[in-house]
Amino acid sequence: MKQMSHLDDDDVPSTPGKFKIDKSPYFHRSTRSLPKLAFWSLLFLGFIFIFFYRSPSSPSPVSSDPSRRSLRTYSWGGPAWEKRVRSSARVRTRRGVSVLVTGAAGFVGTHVSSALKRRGDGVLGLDNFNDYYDPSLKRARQALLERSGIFVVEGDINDAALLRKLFEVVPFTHVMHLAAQAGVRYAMENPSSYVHSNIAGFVNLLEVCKSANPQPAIVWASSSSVYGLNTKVPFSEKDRTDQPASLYAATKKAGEEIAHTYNHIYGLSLTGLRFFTVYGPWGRPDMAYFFFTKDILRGKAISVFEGANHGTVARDFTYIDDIVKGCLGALDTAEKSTGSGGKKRGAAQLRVFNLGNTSPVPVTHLVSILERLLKVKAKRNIMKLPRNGDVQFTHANISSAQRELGYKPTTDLQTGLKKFARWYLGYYKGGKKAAS
Ligand SMILES: O=C(O)[C@H]1O[C@H](OP(=O)(O)OP(=O)(O)OC[C@H]2O[C@@H](n3ccc(=O)[nH]c3=O)[C@H](O)[C@@H]2O)[C@H](O)[C@@H](O)[C@H]1O
Repeated sequence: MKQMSHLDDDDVPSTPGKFKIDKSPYFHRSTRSLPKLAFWSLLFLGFIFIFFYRSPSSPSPVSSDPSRRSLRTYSWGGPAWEKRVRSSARVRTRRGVSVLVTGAAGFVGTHVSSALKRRGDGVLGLDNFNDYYDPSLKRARQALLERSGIFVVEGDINDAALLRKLFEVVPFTHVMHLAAQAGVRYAMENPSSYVHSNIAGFVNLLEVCKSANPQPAIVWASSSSVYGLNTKVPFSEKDRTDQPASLYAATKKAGEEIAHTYNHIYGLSLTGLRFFTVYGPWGRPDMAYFFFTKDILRGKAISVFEGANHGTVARDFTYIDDIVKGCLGALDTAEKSTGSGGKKRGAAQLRVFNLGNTSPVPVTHLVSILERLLKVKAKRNIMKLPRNGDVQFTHANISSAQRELGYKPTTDLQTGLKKFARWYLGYYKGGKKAAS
């Protein structure tokens, strides 16, 4: 097994000669101090052992700076590991594809991976299991995937050696890149985690993909947030995207520009999907519909935002099953990359699509639906929309995705939230085992 760690070698004492025996004060002490010396030496060695050789599968201490979460030690490699990778990525139908799914233990990643596996494609997951939200939910999703034969490799998209190894073991035809630092408001708390995952991590992945032979086609998660402060609705892919309201949005917009560069220079086939507030079972606890449910059930007040002059705050909430269909449509229509050996042989496909529901719903209405489904009245604190990255309104024009991907959302918010609430109550035992 190969141990991968980002810890600097500098942390290990490299000058053993500095402990010179002839100058040691212990050397001149009486032999009665020897057992004491032996005890403290053993204790010291014990600490060193625990620090450097602790099991990679046991979670490392939580860093106070979450942007440094990738400093965790991951374990990968070896014949048994490679066998699992190969078996998970094996295509089981004649026209199937082999897909590396990054962020596979995430909300969208889990659903997309399961759907690909169900139709016979080869799927290998990759996830760093960071603690941005409750990692036990990610572990539960991983268990679900493993039951259907999907191996989720534990590692970070910033780890080039790991990514290269994966492509060495499996010639993936496609990459579904969903690993990211999500959340609009959290970007003010931990800006560097967005740069680390959404920019550095994405570039690292593209560097490995550009050198892979054959190069895969890449479909990746952009965001509706790139429309930023735009007021013209519905949002169309042709609209400007140069006034982001959050650092999250700015990093997703940067991702779109980075995609353009790698397509232009190296011939990578790239499709960006602008997701619109995706919700559903196995969702993200940091999203409003999820923590509203938790707080309503606990009788805790929720903050419901409104715009200036009591303006409506609304989202084009999009149900996960519709998003999965859009992702599969994007993979199925993705053309091959055109480069090899890091050089382009011809123009490659470069696309971006809105994946929304095309029917914005006010957040106040979302709360009313939850109240009915949970049979509990919410304690609403109406608050002015804080200036922390949120935009007032989103609405997708999906004609392009409809035409080119066959994308057609079919789930309204009432129906989708009903499915979410049923899952939530089952997963958290009727809300008694509260989400953390
Ligand atoms: O489409 C996207 O690209 C993004 O979608 C999601 O962002 P948002 O649309 O902002 O979802 P979410 O936080 O659930 O807030 C929903 C609504 O509740 C309002 N809201 C929120 C919190 C609160 O306390 N009160 C409140 O009224 C709030 O003002 C908003 O109107 C993803 O998190 C993000 O990762 C990205 O993928």
